[in-house]
Amino acid sequence: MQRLLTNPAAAEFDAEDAGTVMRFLTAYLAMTDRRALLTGTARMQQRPIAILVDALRQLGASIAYEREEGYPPLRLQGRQAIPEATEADEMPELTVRGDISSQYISALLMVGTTLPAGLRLRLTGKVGSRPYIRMTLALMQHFGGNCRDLGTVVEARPGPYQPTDYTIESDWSAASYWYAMVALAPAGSWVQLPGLRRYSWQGDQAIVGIMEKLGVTTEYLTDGVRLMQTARTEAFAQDFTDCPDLAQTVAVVAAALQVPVLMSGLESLRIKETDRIFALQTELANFGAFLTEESDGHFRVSADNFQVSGQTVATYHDHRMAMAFAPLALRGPLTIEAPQVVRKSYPQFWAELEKAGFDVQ
Ligand SMILES: C=C(OP(=O)(O)O)C(=O)O
Repeated sequence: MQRLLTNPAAAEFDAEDAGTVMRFLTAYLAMTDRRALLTGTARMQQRPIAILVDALRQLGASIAYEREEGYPPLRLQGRQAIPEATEADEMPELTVRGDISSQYISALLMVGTTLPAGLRLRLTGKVGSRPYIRMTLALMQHFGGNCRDLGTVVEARPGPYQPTDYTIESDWSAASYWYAMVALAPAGSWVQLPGLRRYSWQGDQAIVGIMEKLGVTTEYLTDGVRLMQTARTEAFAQDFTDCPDLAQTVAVVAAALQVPVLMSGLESLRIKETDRIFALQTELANFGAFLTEESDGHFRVSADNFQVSGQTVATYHDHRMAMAFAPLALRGPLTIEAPQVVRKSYPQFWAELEKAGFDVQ
């Protein structure tokens, strides 16, 4: 994102494998008069974007699909000039599906403040990743944006953003892999992670409650957290609608500890970096574990005889596959294919593992 935003003359924008970048940049560029081609990796070209494009078109953006209808690459042809708002102008209202990706909603909200009369979104369906919408609104407000969360309706009112200081929180999604390590480590192990906040805007802080059931307790420190082992639950059900990026971490730990977990809210996993359900099912099977769909949308993790004995884990161009399976090295040697995938969200991951005492070759 930083690379693309700091290249104002560019006519082609390659978001690589970052869906967030693709969606946010589409909305951002669509609201300018720029002509640009937005593209990404082969997988990015399979990740849907029609909901966002349709909404932006209704706001006056001219966007064409370069290849397949509904998917990147996108050709942006500039936006029709919009007249200044008058007192009588009503806030435009768009109906947007909330059950595919919260990134479309965040993207629209952030540009909504730049529209003459703002923007109201009416969200339909089972809204997923709701904490990301809340985080977007909170950050917009932090930077002077005027916006409101009314549940199924979210609003961005017109007005400029203001530069202001902001300290970026440490990443609870990345922390989830350290929770996994504490869960799988020998008795008495603990880990301290700086920078994580008790009052966080991130939905993936849900890892605290989930891992409590898998034997990891969290102590909040002045700066960060200490993770320690505790007794674990025998079996539980967990809905990942608000925190889909934690699903892989939890599935792997539950399988390794042989704690049966019934997982739901996984609908969005099929359109992430890879089809994460398929990837998990395939790779867990090599360890004697299963992710089985019991009823519509409910998957049970189970394992009879979980063994780590030199398996090779394919990562499917997905950083979270690599990082979710890596903690299994605490139970035996294993090979992670294409380890450089971690560069997407946690480039120092392997170096940090070495620092913690793992033998990484
Ligand atoms: C947000 C993520 O990916 P993307 O931006 O590609 O959807 C992620 O995996 O955490």
